[in-house]
Amino acid sequence: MTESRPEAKVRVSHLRLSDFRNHADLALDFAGRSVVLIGQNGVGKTNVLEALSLLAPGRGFRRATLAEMARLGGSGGFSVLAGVEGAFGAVRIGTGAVPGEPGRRILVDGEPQKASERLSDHLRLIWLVPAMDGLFTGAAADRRRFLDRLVLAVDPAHGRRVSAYEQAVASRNRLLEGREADVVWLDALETEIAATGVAVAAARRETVHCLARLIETRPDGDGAFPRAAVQLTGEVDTALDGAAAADVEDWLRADLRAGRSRDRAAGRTLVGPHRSDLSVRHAEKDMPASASSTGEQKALLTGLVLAQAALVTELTGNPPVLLLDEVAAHLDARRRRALVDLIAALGVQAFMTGTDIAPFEGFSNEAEIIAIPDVAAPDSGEF
Ligand SMILES: Nc1ncnc2c1ncn2[C@@H]1O[C@H](COP(=O)(O)OP(=O)(O)OP(=O)(O)O)[C@@H](O)[C@H]1O
Repeated sequence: MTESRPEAKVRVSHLRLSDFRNHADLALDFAGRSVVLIGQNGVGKTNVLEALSLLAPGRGFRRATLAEMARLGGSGGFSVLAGVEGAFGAVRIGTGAVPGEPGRRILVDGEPQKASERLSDHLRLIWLVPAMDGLFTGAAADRRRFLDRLVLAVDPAHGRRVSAYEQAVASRNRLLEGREADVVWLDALETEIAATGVAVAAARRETVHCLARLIETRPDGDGAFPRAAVQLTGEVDTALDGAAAADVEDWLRADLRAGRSRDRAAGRTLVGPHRSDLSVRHAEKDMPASASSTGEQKALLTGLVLAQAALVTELTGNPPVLLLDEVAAHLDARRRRALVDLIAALGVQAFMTGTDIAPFEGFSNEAEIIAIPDVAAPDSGEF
């Protein structure tokens, strides 16, 4: 008989959803191991994972508005409360929306918090959801977001860095739309763009370096998940390879100033880390990830997400919690086994979903199976 795996060092022990999506009131207790949520299509399994994803800075993995997440026919608000056990003991963290209030509320042990960054003091999240299946073939913006989420899990200040940068770029774009832009204001914005832009690029670069090194040295589930070779591409990223950050900042500021009429004609800023991309290659086959088969892409992506989890543990000293929506559906039996083994070896708690228990049979030591009831269905025999 296999022994039970030790509990993850950081884990969600309880979750309560009120008026969140289709869940009017759902309370779940977790024993400490990984969790598989089972239920028919549409019962709200992904909604539970989405609720968990709001326990990190940002808008959750669906990037939905607060109004979209509030239960139709409910009060117009919602709440998500979780018990988390971690390095500093047990804490209750939560978030929610109140009708008429802009933005979401953040609570830590009942105390309102000014910044969602405070959630990261207790919980770091990494997720893999079906919407990411086209990550390698899709838009560069999605790969940047994928990378920024990892940087954020390692360094919670990254969120502020990225939004300061994006706001400055948006302000410059608006200013350039006018025929006679205020030059003093443009100078100030370009200084801000250069400073925050190089900070964003440097943080991404550092994380990608660490990730690439970790992928080269870690076990990969006996080859179940092909190794990915990751690299940042973009003018600012290349510049940082050969020069000090201060010099790249000077260069970027000068380029922005010289490129005003170019950018005015284009209607947007054409240089900066918002133009970078994360190049991912299938290392063993030495070909772009985008040229791999659908199954290979899923395996590469899964391996990349597991490497991200290992990196967060290595760099922060605490394992993240993984949210893996419908992950088993795309993996063959060997890869499913390797996935569960790697999750256990990493010492992370993972939340997975499935419509059917079959892919998870044999994992009872590693994962707790929880059925999500179909709240819309009438009780049997009550007709
Ligand atoms: N704001 C909302 N209010 C009420 N119900 C909602 C809201 N948003 C989504 N839903 C409902 O949530 C359900 C979808 O939930 P979810 O995506 O979690 O399903 P699932 O269990 O993961 O299903 P599948 O196995 O098909 O992926 C749908 O029935 C949808 O109508």
